[in-house]
Amino acid sequence: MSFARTVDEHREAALAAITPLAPVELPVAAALGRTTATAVRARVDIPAFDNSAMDGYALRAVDGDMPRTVVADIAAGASGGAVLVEGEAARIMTGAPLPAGADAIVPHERTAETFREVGVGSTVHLASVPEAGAHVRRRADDVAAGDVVLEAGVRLGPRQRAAVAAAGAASVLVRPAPRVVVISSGDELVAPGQPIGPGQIPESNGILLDGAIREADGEVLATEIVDDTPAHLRALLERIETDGAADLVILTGGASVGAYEVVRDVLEPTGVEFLPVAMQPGKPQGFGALASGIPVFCLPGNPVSVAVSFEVFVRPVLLRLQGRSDVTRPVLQLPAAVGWRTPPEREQYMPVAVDRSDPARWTVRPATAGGSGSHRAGALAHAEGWARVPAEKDRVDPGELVDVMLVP
Ligand SMILES: Nc1nc2c(c(=O)[nH]1)N[C@H]1C(S)=C(S)[C@@H](COP(=O)(O)OP(=O)(O)OC[C@H]3O[C@@H](n4cnc5c(N)ncnc54)[C@H](O)[C@@H]3O)O[C@H]1N2
Ligand code: MOO
Repeated sequence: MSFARTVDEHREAALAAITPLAPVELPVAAALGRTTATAVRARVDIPAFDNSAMDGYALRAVDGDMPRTVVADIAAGASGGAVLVEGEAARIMTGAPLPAGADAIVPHERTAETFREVGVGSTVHLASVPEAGAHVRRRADDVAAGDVVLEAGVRLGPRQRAAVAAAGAASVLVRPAPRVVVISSGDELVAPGQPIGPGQIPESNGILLDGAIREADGEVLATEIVDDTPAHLRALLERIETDGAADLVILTGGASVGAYEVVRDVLEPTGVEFLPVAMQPGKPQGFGALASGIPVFCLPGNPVSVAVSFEVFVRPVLLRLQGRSDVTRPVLQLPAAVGWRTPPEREQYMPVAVDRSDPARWTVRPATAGGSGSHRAGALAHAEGWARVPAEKDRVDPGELVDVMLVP
């Protein structure tokens, strides 16, 4: 058997055809999951001013352990104004601005007095000699105004979006969520939950892709089911093109070499390329564009093939549309708990479950006894990742390190 491309070659060919979506300015509150289109620079310093890291007393370290007279009371949000001289202190709360003259904070636990009872005019006795700079958070010691807080091409997850907000941004230039139409083809398909007749099966590829697209920060415009009548698929594709809203179309099924291959029959004559990729599962692949230029993936119909194809081809393209710098999953090497056979000449993607009982030595094993059989839609429930075994190998031995991509 000869294969037209390796997995890496097919992914690179698809990525080469993709241009990131035009950026839009979004309020920070609306930017969760979006990708930065340019580097985000801080508008303010973090911290914005010298302030206290503790509830306690601001004072001059140089005055040693002499008792201090409290001359001010400074809460977080106060605008300051006090100026300390020898023998003076200010009662101060965490995050409140350091008064002029002070260079150290003594937490109130290190004093003799009850904190809540101390006021302006009280005397405070220290348990130790304060150290200059102790418990003081200096202006801009984290980020200075003008610094890059987030590079271009990075996803605004919870922490990244919070850092951007903390740095004073009101809005951020991001790439929008790619809008995707999913089409499952096959006379045998019945919408999930509907009654199933002889020869029919519940449609699950559309549901799988719907979840996977959302996880990749895409937006699902529609999930359609189409039968094996070419005119029906043509009409659906024309509607999608006329509508013009989609950034990507993903079809499943009808991509191989059978007698009724509706997707291939309709799209190959229009220039979409269909070829065997050296992988198992997922061998028959199609990629190209509709007449209006919308990129289109034609994935094989088998459910495990769809899951793998999404992972190695479609997800990188969705991330590239968003301008993400990192478009492939990290690969880690984990020992195989058991051995298994792999097909000749094809890179194998084995759905694996992870044994985490020893936190210092996670191991992987095939998610089911059925291995990487591409029809095993039920096995997907137990897959926590994909073990990638090179085409040259014909088996994995117990204890051998294998490349693993963990998936959420
Ligand atoms: N003579 C050959 N036959 C096949 C070859 C080959 O090289 N020579 N390749 C095999 C491989 S590998 C794959 S993968 C499949 C791919 O075939 P298609 O892309 O044409 O997919 P279908 O035939 O339409 O469906 C395959 C299988 O998956 C089920 N299916 C399809 N869509 C869904 C869905 N939305 N939800 C759930 N299940 C779905 C369908 O019922 C079939 O069982 O071709 C091999 N054959
Ligand atoms: O490539 Mo097919 O996906 O092995 O079943």
